[in-house]
Amino acid sequence: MPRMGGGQKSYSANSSDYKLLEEVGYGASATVYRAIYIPFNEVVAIKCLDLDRCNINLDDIRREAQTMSLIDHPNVIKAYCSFVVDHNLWVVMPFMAEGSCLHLMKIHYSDGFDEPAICSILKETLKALDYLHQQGHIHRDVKAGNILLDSNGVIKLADFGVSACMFETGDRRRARNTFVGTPCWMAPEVLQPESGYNFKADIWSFGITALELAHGHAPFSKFSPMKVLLMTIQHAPPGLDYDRDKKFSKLFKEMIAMCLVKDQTKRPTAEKLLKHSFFKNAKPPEHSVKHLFTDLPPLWQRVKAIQLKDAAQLALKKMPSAEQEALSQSEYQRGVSAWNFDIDDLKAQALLLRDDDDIQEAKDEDASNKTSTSNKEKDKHRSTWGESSTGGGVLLPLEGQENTNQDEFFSSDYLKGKGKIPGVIVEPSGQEKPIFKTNGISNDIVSPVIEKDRQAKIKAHTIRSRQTQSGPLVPNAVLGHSPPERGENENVAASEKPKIEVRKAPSFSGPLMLPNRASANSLSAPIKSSGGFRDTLDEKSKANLVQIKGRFSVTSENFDLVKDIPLTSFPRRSQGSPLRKSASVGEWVFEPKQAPTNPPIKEYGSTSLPASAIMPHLQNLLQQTTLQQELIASLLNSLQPNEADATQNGKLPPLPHGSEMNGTIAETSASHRERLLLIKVSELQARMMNLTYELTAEKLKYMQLQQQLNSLSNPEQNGEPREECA
Ligand SMILES: Nc1ncnc2c1ncn2[C@@H]1O[C@H](COP(=O)(O)OP(=O)(O)OP(=O)(O)O)[C@@H](O)[C@H]1O
Repeated sequence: MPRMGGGQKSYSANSSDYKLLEEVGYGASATVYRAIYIPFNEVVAIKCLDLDRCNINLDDIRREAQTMSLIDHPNVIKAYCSFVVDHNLWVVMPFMAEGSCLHLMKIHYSDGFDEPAICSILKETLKALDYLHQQGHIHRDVKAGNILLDSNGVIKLADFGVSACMFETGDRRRARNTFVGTPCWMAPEVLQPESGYNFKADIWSFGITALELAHGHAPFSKFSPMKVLLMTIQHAPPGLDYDRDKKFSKLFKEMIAMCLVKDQTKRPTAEKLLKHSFFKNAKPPEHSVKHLFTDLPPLWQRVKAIQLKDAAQLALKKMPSAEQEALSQSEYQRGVSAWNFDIDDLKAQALLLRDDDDIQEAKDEDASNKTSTSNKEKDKHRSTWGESSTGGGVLLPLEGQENTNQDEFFSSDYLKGKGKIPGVIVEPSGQEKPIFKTNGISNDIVSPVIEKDRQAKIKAHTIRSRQTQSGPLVPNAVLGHSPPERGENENVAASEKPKIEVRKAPSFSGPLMLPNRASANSLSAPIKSSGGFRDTLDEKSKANLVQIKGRFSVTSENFDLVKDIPLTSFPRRSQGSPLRKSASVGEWVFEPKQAPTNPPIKEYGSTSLPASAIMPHLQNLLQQTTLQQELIASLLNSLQPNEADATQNGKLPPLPHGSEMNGTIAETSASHRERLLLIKVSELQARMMNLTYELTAEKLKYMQLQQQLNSLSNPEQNGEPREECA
């Protein structure tokens, strides 16, 4: 059955009436083609959604098609009609010859547009938002990729894949509890299901879009979606920097700051924002925007170029990174395209980001989740709507057009929640089946299949979280450029903070990049980059662990130096104390082992330096060794007198007079003294062992040096061939 399109035209639902031409766009859930509608010989755009591949249900699609067919505003894309062809949904709409702002930025304006162009684009977008909000819709996916341009400069807001009606239960503009959107553009309240959100979420996304158009990318866009979620909640809102973004006007900066306020109640409405002075001087888009694409090739060629560029970039990357990207993309698709956005699940995933080892595992899990969801959705589509029976496709029963008309839709019945509402599938039994998972406390309605799937995922994440240690997700340093939180914006829900702190503790998540200082000051094994507590002390050092005090850890290895350390690895400055000042922190650290910093002695032999240069050095070493030998000998000699002195100097308790004591006291005192003496003896023994070791090491060195000296002064004895005279 034909549909009424723009004006009085009607468009058929027969796919053979359309001739698909080039691909002009692709998103998370769809591919868009330029096409000819043969009966009128008119160029149109057809958005093809692969129902099998996409993690979306038919009700979502019905919602988008319904919204698109009901709307009537010059700045909002309208659907002429939509129908199912095989396993695809086709949505026919006007063709916007210059594509999206995102495409333009990708192909030619990687640093963003000029301010006059941005001003016009934003003003037109804001008009669209104002209209949608007035009509009771929240767009929920405002971004540069959804702002389309025509060659005459007309600007339209597109993609109602995630849009929602605010009248669902009759409360006009009531706060919603679903979690939908695109991470970088998502308002903080959308990420906190307990708070609910309303049309002001679009104003936040609008502010992010303004930044996107100004810089060529959205803030935080280089981070994984999961990280972006947490950054949006935990950090100050992004904005234009007053110094760095000098090329932009103060008014523009102010307007963005008004949108990006964390407290949704303090954000202006679209209507109010339109009155902001920034938009007062906006030029008509046909004057300020057309120059952006005058010299560019046709849209489809640009899209091809972007695809090739993306593919080349991906191929250039190392495989693990490419895998990461694929994973990130699939996470993004899962997160954005799915209506059931589970914040706990996402946070759990974010916590696991992202040890390389986990990537394949997570990818597999993701793939299997997607497959099962896709199959479930497929079944759902079939059971609810039936298969396409004709080659020409089946017309979707658009509620707005068949079950009710627009007036009816916005009539008091809908406002009171009595009418059929988007988000509800009417079962054959006549029962209304909710299709959204609402995360609100009072109205949690979760499909058992989804809930089971979610539980399984959480379980899997819990298991993985025990195996994985990751660092803090959002190192402060990353956001060092962020302006300080504006006072009025400091409204992260109090309940959020404890949650975040609690998360850190059980995961042992230390900084991903531990400060060098930590590893320099520790006696433990080198700290790996992914290291948390477990990695800091490897199994060997843990086994030897005696004590940890602050930054000092003493391992039993300290006491086994003589046994364990090969002589060649003994430090040259062994005569010094093993305690040294740490350069990085100015505190003393104990350094039992030290890698030799000088080349081994063998290397001196192979050097081409003349003997005269080496001789003084060797002689000096020899002298040092002799001195050390003498020193050690005198220390050894002094050990016995020291012990005697210790008793006399009162370091040990004096022996009590036997006549003054009864037997028990004398016994206790004697054993106490005995213990102290034993301690003293073992201390002296340890010192002696160390000194003996040093002596041995020095002797060896001395011998090697002597050998070296001999070979240098008398090469013949070393068996080196004598040079024959000619
Ligand atoms: N009517 C149109 N005319 C020309 N190009 C279009 C049209 N509609 C969409 N496109 C292009 O196709 C791209 C993808 O379209 P759309 O955003 O609807 O897909 P999607 O899968 O819903 O994307 P996402 O969910 O990632 O936002 C757009 O970014 C735009 O470049």
